[in-house]
Amino acid sequence: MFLRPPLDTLNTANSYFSENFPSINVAKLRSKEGLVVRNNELQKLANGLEEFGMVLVSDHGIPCSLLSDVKEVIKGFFGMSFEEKKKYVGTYGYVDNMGYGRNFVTKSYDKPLDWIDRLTMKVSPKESTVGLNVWPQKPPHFREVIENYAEEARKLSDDILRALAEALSQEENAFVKYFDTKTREINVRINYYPPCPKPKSTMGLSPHSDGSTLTLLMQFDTSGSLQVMHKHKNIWLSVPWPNDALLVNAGDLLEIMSNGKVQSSWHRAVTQVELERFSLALFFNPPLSMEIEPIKSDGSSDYEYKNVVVGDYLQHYYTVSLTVPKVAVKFAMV
Ligand SMILES: O=C(O)CCC(=O)C(=O)O
Ligand SMILES: [Fe+2]
Repeated sequence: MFLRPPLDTLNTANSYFSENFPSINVAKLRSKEGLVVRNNELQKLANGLEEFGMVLVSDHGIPCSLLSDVKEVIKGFFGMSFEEKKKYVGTYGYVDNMGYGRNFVTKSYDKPLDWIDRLTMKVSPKESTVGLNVWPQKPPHFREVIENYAEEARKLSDDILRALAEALSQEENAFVKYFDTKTREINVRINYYPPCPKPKSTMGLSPHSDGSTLTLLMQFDTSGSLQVMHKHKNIWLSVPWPNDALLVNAGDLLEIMSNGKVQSSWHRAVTQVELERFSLALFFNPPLSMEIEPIKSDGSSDYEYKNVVVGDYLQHYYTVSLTVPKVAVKFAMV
């Protein structure tokens, strides 16, 4: 059920890219002093997202104590028995891809399953009728801790979108203007990859691009599982991700908003023998009813995109097969 043809191996150029993988220092990006230093970070952000569709983020200002609390409640949840997990996750009607343990299973009868256990919930909007009631009631502070983290992460994500707009010579609010405080969409997904006896024959998370604008990822326990397809070289690279850094990932909606200046990453997670790994993904999106418009910029881009309504795009994203690289975003191309 989990077996698939042997995985394509990583390219040997990996060590070169490891050393050159983009990483930005958020404190420097936020600082109003030291113009040269700040411009350098802006450039690294734009170039990193352009080449890899992701950048590592250090000095992000989210307190270590909060990150520790996040890890603790996640471990508390996944440490429970299967029956307890099912019991303590709230009920949900038919909400695709929300709740505990769901992973597009209904759409993948003919596809091998991923070696993963997942829990997905909605953080915003608070008025939403779907996804809010799936928050587990145990461990006791689970929701409070993850929501606190999401709030800090939201500020970080907004600052990164402002910085990116600036780096692309746009008005600072070119991207954040779509993110209304009350109606914006924030979803959180926690991925647990158990140790796997046959890592070469399975996949932790199948290749995909995120349907989001930005995804902010944290990981813990092990690194070395996330891989990204290099845009120009067409090879899989291991993301050299230190455990104390966060990772910003560009989703399809950012590709559309930026008119292809930034392209969403095509990424996957592999499994490891004897090692378990957790990741937490926060997906940031404008309200579903919002129409987004690609920026106009001078300088050439090989692609051109049209206006799309966020909800229409996501509906499309969830219906297309994600087995063909970057097929979903063609929906928004001219
Ligand atoms: O586990 C990871 O590092 C990646 C998770 C991911 O890509 C996702 O949840 O969309
Ligand atoms: Fe992803």
